Amino acid sequence: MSYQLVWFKRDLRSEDHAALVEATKLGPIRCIYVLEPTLWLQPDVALQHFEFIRESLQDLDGQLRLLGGEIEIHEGEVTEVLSKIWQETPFQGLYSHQETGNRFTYARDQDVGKWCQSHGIHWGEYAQFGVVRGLKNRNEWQACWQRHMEAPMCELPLVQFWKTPLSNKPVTNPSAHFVTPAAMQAPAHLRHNPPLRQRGGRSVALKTLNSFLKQRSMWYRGGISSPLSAPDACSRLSVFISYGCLSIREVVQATNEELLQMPPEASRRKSGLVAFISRLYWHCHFIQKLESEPEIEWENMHRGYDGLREHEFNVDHFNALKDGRTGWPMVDACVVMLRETGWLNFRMRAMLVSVAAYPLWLHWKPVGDWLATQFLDYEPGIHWSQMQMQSGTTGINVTRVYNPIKQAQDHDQKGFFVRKWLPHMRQIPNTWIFEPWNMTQDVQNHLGIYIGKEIPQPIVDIATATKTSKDRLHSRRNLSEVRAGKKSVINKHASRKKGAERKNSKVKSKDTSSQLTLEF
Ligand SMILES: Cc1cc2nc3c(=O)[nH]c(=O)nc-3n(C[C@H](O)[C@H](O)[C@H](O)COP(=O)(O)OP(=O)(O)OC[C@H]3O[C@@H](n4cnc5c(N)ncnc54)[C@H](O)[C@@H]3O)c2cc1C
Repeated sequence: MSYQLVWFKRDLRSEDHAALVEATKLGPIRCIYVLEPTLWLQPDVALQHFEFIRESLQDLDGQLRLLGGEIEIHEGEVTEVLSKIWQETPFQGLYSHQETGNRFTYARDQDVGKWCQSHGIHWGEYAQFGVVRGLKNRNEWQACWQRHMEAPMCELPLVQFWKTPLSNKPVTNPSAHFVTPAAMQAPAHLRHNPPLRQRGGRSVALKTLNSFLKQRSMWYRGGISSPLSAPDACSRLSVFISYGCLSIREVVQATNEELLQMPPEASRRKSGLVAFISRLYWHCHFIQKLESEPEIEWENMHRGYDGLREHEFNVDHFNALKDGRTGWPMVDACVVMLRETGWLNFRMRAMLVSVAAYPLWLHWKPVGDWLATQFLDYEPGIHWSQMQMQSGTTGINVTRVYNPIKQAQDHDQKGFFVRKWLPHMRQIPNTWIFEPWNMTQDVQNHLGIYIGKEIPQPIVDIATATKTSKDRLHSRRNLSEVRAGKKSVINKHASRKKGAERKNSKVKSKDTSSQLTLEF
C-alpha cells in the first residue's frame, strides 16, 4: 500500500501538528522517529534529553494508538533509514516540521533534502514556531509571528494508517526493523540525567499548562526572578515547547482564552499572563536569529569580537564553575540546582553566563556546550543567542553584568536558597552568608568550617576581574571598525518591537521581575 511518511522530530504530539494533518489529507500514513547515532554524539546532548524524548514518544505512541496507529522508532542516520524504508515499501511523500537546530541537524536536513530530490519525493516541511524560513526582512517578522499564533489550530481529519499495529499495546516485533519507545536504548556514552528533572509527554505538559494558567500565573509577576520562588511562579513550559509536546500556538491561544474569561478581580493573574505572552514572543524572536544565521552557534554574532576570549581559555576557571566550586555561594548553588533539576530561571541562567564571561573570562562556546547538556529545555536558537548576548559578543546589546553577591542580596536575602543546595552553607550565620570568605579565623574555628576547605575561596577577586573584563570588552567595542559593524547586526537580528530598545545604557535592570524589557 502506498502511504505518506510522517517524520517526528522535536514535535512530539498529535494535536496541532501540521505535518501529520497534511500527510493525512493525502491518504494512509506511517509515523516514524529516527534515533540518529551522530546526533547523540554532539557536544550539546545529554542522557536527560534522550530520556525526556523517550517519555514523550511513549505518550505520543499512546495518542497514535487511540487513532489506530503507532510510532515506529528506527535507528540510523536519517537518509539511511529513509533508504531502507523506501526499499522495503516505497512512500509517496515525506512530512515533517521545520527545525532550527544545531549545526548537525542543519546539515542533516540538507542531506534529507538531497535524498528526497534524488528519489523524486516531495518533502512537505511546516513551521511549528513563529519562525520564518528564508525571511528577507526583519521588519516583517512581527506580523508573521502574529499570523502564525492567530491561525486556527490544525485539525486532524480521520486518520488511516498504512498498517494496523500487531497489538493494542506497544510490543517490538522481532521481524520489524524498528522498536517501540519503551525499547529504545540510550547510547552507552550518554551521561547526566538529573534526578529531579521534569518528565516528558503531552499529559504532563497539559497538566503543567493548566496549573499555570489557572493558579501559578498568580505569582508570575514578582516571582520569577528569585530562584526560590521561580520553580513554581514560572510556567515551566519551556521543555514541553522545545520538544513539541505542546505547540506554541496552542499555548498562546489557551492563554488568550484564559485572559478573556478572567473576572476583573483576577488582576494579578492577568498581568502575569500578559507578561508570559510577551515571553512566547521572545521565544521565537531568539530562534529566528539562529534560523537567519546558523553560524551564531559557533561564531561571534559580531565578528569584531573575534579573538577576544577564545585564546585565553582558563580550564581551572571552567572546572571550578562546572563543579560548583567558584566560591560565590549564589553561583555554586545555581550550578548544583541545575545539576539536580535540569532547570534554572532566566535571571540565574544569565548570572551564570555573566560570571563565566566577565570575572572568569571564558569564551561562550565551551560554556554554552556544557550548559546545553545541563538545560533540559535546550533550544539551540534561544540558547546560543542568549549565550552571546550575556557574553557581550552580539555587539548590539548593552553590557549587562550580574554580580552574584548582589543577586544573592536581592533574591535570596535570608540565604534559604544557598543553604538548600549547598549543605556546607547551612551552618554559616546570616552575617557571612553572602561573602563567607570574610569570616575571621576565630569564626571559622568556632564553626569548624574553613575557607579553602569546605567552602572554596573565590577563584578571583570579583570586583577587579569584572572591571578588567569590562574594560577589555569596551575598548574593543570602541574601535571604529567594530562600531561600523554594528549596523548590519541590528538590521539582521534586532527586534522591531516597540519598547524593546533600551533608552540608554545607564538604565539599570532593577528587579525587572517582569523582564518585559528584554534586550534585542
Ligand atoms: C544563557 C541562557 C540560555 C537559555 N537557554 C534556553 C534554552 O535552551 N531553552 C529555552 O527554552 N530557554 C532558554 N533560556 C530562556 C529562559 O531562561 C527559559 O526559557 C526559562 O527559564 C524557562 O522557564 P519557563 O518555561 O518556566 O519560563 P517562563 O518565564 O514561564 O517563560 C515562558 C516561555 O517563554 C520562553 N522564554 C522565556 N524567557 C525567554 C527568553 N529570555 N528568551 C527566549 N524565550 C524565552 C520560553 O519558551 C518559556 O517556556 C535561556 C536563557 C539564558 C539566559
